[in-house]
Amino acid sequence: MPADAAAKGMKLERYASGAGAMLLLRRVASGKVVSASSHLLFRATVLATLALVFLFTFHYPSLLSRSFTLSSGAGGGEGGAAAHASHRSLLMSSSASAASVYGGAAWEKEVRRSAKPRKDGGIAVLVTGAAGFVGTHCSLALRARGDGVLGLDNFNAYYDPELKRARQRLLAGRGVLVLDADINDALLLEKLFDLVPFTHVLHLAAQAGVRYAMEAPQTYVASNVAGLVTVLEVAAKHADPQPAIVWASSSSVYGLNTDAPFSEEHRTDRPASLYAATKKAGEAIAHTYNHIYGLSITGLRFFTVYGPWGRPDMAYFFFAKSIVSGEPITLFRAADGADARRDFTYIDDVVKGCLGALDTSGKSTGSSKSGKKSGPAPLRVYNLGNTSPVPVTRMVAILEKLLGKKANKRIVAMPSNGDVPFTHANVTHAAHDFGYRPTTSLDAGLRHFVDWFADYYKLKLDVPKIAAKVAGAGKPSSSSASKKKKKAAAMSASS
Ligand SMILES: O=C(O)[C@H]1O[C@H](OP(=O)(O)OP(=O)(O)OC[C@H]2O[C@@H](n3ccc(=O)[nH]c3=O)[C@H](O)[C@@H]2O)[C@H](O)[C@@H](O)[C@@H]1O
Repeated sequence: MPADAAAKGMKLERYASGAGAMLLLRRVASGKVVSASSHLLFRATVLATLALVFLFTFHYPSLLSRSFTLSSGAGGGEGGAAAHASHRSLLMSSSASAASVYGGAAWEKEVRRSAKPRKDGGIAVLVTGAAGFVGTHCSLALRARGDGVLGLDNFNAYYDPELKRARQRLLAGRGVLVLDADINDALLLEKLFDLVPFTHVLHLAAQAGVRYAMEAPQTYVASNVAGLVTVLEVAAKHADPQPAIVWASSSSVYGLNTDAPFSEEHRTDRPASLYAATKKAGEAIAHTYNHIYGLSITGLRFFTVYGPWGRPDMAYFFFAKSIVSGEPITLFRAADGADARRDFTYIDDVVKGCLGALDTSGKSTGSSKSGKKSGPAPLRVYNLGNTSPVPVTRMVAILEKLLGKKANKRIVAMPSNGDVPFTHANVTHAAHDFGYRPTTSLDAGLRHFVDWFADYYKLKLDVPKIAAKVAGAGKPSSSSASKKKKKAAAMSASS
């Protein structure tokens, strides 16, 4: 054996296993006892293989449970187990499914209890992204009117997960269970549909944020494209009966459209950000699942939704934080020199729109058993905006008054990072089909936000006094101020 080959062999075998291998190594290097070494090598290989099998079994029970579920063919479907496997998300194939973590009679009872409507004719809704901003408010509103709600959320760290946990606790207090689970976990979704005949899915889980898409593009594809497909696959091919789907699209799909106000008939083929492109892709995907499988699908284009329990990644929220802490804020000015403007939409108005869309969604017409649809199912898309764009500088001025502090502003040209100069919703279709009528001005909505913000972060602001000043209601007495504060808090918790 040439010297360097022998050295390589020694090096490789040194990795095989501890002291025994060292002995073997010496023998191999000397080249004297070849047959003994192959004997030992064989034994070492068998031992190593057994150890690997043991480790695999121990660490990946979900893969074993996966093959059990596949061969049991739960939920049927025309093509049997193989076809069934094909719609499972590849994204979850290498990590544990929450289905292998959750389970047992007590857990199933909890799931059923949360999802059970409390009134005759109530609906049973699976809310994805339930610990998110819109998800929390919609879940509370559904529960308040007696519908059954089961929530899912993966509690990712895109923004403060503790805020999501606080929302989860708020929901738990109202009898809504929110499971820690990912929408790409098809096994868990299937299990949930086996337990509960959900009438509706309110699919709000998504990777949000327009500008962050330049930093983490793949997360947008994983949540907004692959995640949507996973939800629709399970709804179309596993759920029996198929639910109706209402899901969160975005005003950002209008992209470089300059016709205003934005109408559902306008072009949406020029997205300005990857975020917008994934939402636009979602609308195309919705068309496919409606066309082939007869799923009833409604997409809602939300316009810069804000309010109590909001998203800390949004400008109104982090501007408020910066104003309080004295940090500078950066305001974007559009290319034509005008301030950026947004059709800021208050959460309670959006919740009414979501519930209206659920109530008028119509039924899916397909069958996961036969794989056939009995006829065309509804496919709808609606703007949910406020219909009155406000310059971001005005939003900051309102915050300054409410917080009793001036912002340290820096005004710069809008960077080319996916932002658009303005948004403006035409809501005629939502108004016609389910009576959507936004009623909250930005002043009133931000007042509710700041009330919650001060309360949540335990800030010592004289919020009711400042809020009343902004609303032009005069100086309230301390007792009426505290009544007002309580009313605002109750409103934010029940909307
Ligand atoms: O309506 C929508 O479709 C979208 O609304 C928001 O996106 P955006 O309107 O960009 O909301 P913010 O990020 O809160 O920005 C609001 C305004 O503040 C401006 N801004 C933002 C950040 C900043 O540092 N400075 C600044 O002036 C933006 O240009 C924009 O005009 C949400 O973040 C998206 O998830 C949602 O889909």
